Amino acid sequence: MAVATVAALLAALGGALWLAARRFLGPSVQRLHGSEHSSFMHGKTVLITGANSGLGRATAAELLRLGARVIMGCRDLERAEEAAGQLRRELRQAGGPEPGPSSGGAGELVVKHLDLASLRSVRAFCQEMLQEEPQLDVLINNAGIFQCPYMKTEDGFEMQFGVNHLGHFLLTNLLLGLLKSSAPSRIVVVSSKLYKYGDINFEDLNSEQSYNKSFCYSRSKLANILFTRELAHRLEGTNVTVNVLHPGIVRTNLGRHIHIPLLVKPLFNLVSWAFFKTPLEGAQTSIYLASSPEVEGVSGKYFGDCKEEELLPKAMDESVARKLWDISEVMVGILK
Ligand SMILES: NC(=O)C1=CN([C@@H]2O[C@H](COP(=O)(O)OP(=O)(O)OC[C@H]3O[C@@H](n4cnc5c(N)ncnc54)[C@H](OP(=O)(O)O)[C@@H]3O)[C@@H](O)[C@H]2O)C=CC1
Ligand SMILES: CC1=C(/C=C/C(C)=C/C=C/C(C)=C/C=O)C(C)(C)CCC1
Repeated sequence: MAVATVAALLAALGGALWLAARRFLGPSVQRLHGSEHSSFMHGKTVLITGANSGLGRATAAELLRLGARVIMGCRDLERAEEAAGQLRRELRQAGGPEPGPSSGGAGELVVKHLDLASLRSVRAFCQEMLQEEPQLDVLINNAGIFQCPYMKTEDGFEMQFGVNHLGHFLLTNLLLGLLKSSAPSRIVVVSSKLYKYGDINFEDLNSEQSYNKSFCYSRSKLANILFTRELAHRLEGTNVTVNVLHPGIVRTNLGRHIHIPLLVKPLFNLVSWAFFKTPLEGAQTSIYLASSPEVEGVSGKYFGDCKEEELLPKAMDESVARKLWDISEVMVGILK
């Protein structure tokens, strides 16, 4: 008995040490562009949706470090300004590019209001973008909502489909002219491996007949991929590329709607701390697709860990992609 107890204690201690070593000594993020600071993205304007938290925030921090001018499209201006203040402080402390009249926008961070659960807000945001921004080099469709209770957007769409797919669908379409006139330019779409469990059930896109929060998240992430592939076809010859990625499992605020009993929360926190990617690790593929010369001209592809990956046939079905595009145009009211 005593031997078994000691063995169990040693195993627990070994496990804890292994986890700590993995976190603290393991390969931290290999910065894609080598040096601590670089002017790699100097002169480029990047728009990131949901940039106040998680992957979007980490993507913004890194692209700023590389010299980009970053526009944060966020639904809550208070949270966004707070994140922007922190990002500016971090950049200054790290000796990054100092924005100013002669910096050409390098290291400049701009906050704009964008609620993807409101078509009115998306339209107002795009109108402001078109009035104020002469150029847009990279659009990163990053914002997302995960497994929320049944809710509808302002326009009556199921929330996850409405925010993750339809809001970004309208946003991208309204900004396409600016992206084309700024070419070569890029669109990066953040999806998820969980697309595998979704289907585009055209007969109930608003989930009025039945609602399953996991299925609806997966459906919205499958829609992200089908959208990317259809858009890539439509953008052939324009020098505007569009690619989609999955970031892995990342420790962010995405799980906010998952109910965990208070007593077991510390355990979940420990597990996520040990096994999930950090936001900076998870953001690497977004940063790669937004900035790397390796993917210049590459379009319509699916990436994970900065490498192209294969898709299931359902994510490559061209007729479903076209039908989803047509229906999305009607739903957001841009049918010509
Ligand atoms: N974390 C993970 O393991 C994975 C994440 N992903 C994807 O990564 C992306 C980023 O998520 P992540 O960083 O993890 O999660 P976070 O919850 O940390 O960030 C999501 C961001 O989206 C914003 N957002 C939510 N709803 C809206 C809306 N209606 N209008 C505008 N912005 C909105 C949030 O704003 P606010 O802070 O105001 O709520 C927040 O800024 C998502 O698309 C997600 O599906 C994919 C696979 C795995
Ligand atoms: C970090 C964390 C949580 C988990 C979040 C999860 C599990 C998010 C998973 C997101 C995925 C896999 C999205 C894929 O697209 C808890 C348990 C809520 C609370 C403790 C902190």
